[in-house]
Amino acid sequence: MINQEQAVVELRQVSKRFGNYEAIKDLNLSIRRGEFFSIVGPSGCGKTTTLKMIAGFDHATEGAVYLSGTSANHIPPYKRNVNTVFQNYALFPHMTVYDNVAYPLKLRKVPKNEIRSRVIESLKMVSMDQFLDRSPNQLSGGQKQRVALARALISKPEVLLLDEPLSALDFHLRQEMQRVLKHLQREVDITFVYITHDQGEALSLSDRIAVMKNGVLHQVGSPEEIYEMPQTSFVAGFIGKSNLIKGRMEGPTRFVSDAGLQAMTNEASNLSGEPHVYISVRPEKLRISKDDERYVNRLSAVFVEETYYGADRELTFREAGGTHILMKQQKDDGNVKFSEGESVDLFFRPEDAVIVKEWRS
Ligand SMILES: Nc1ncnc2c1ncn2[C@@H]1O[C@H](COP(=O)(O)OP(=O)(O)OP(=O)(O)O)[C@@H](O)[C@H]1O
Repeated sequence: MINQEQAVVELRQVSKRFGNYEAIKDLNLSIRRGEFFSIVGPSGCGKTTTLKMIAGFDHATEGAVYLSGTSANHIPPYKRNVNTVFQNYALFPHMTVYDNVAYPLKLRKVPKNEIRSRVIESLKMVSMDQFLDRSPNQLSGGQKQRVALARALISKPEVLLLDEPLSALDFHLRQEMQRVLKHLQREVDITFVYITHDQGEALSLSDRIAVMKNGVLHQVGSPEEIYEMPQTSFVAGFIGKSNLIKGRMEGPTRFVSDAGLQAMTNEASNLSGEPHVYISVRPEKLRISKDDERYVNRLSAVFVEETYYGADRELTFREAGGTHILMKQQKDDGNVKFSEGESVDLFFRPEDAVIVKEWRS
């Protein structure tokens, strides 16, 4: 259960430099007890560095990491109530599944009987209690990751850090392990801080998501907030697909694009001083027919191509400013076919035109 009050992990004004290179810039994050929190962003944006500072394997150049309200800057990794699961499992190859999972408890000199019951309980949670005597090289990738999870959870940490734990798995196994992780997190009620560069994975697993680029935090919010109300052009383009049209605001809800498109938008009172903004319109929000009177915005474009994805198809158009516009059409929307170069009017509602800041970082 998520406790809204207490931050179990907090980063306050954290910067991290490697020589002259600033890998993390003034990062503020507050992770709530019991939540599934993901950090997502492209390669090199600082995800692993952030995780290492929470684990204590690396230190902030400026600012501080707090664990349950206490500054952790001088607490070594083994004294933090935090465990990490890595992408490459990091199981001991010469030990059985049982001994791998028992290892953290043996180190703490827990009585043998208790070790046995806790190892079996832990392996049951990940459906691996049938494999006690196997060695890691007799397991599949997904099974190894389950054992690594059981080992990380056996000492009941307050926070489990997961660094791209599923990235070595194929598509189907990855989906299965996503379900395992989500159920497991609810069952054990431990805060998960999950790193991924896969935005779809972050959307489907998380209670909240932090989106980073080049060491800068762009937005934190629930999956719905991040997808429906992206705050920067980067977030709009990185999380899901989006049509970004550049222009300026000429009033609180009136947008004019560089190519002259006029559109009514949602409210964006805090962006009135920006020299340029974008509107972000998701591909599934565009319509070809104007039957519904709420679709007051018209975007004239020419048809470029169609891509078939089974359950739906994606139509690509080009608007007057040269920007490619994607439209996602469900199978039941009617199979209107266009020919290349044909002029088409696309329609969207004001609430589907989300104003976002241009943010270069
Ligand atoms: N020990 C180091 N010395 C110098 N630069 C480093 C060091 N560790 C990380 N960096 C740099 O800091 C930046 C952030 O690295 P980090 O590993 O946190 O990124 P990431 O978001 O986890 O990337 P990926 O998804 O590729 O793992 C990168 O530009 C990286 O090259």
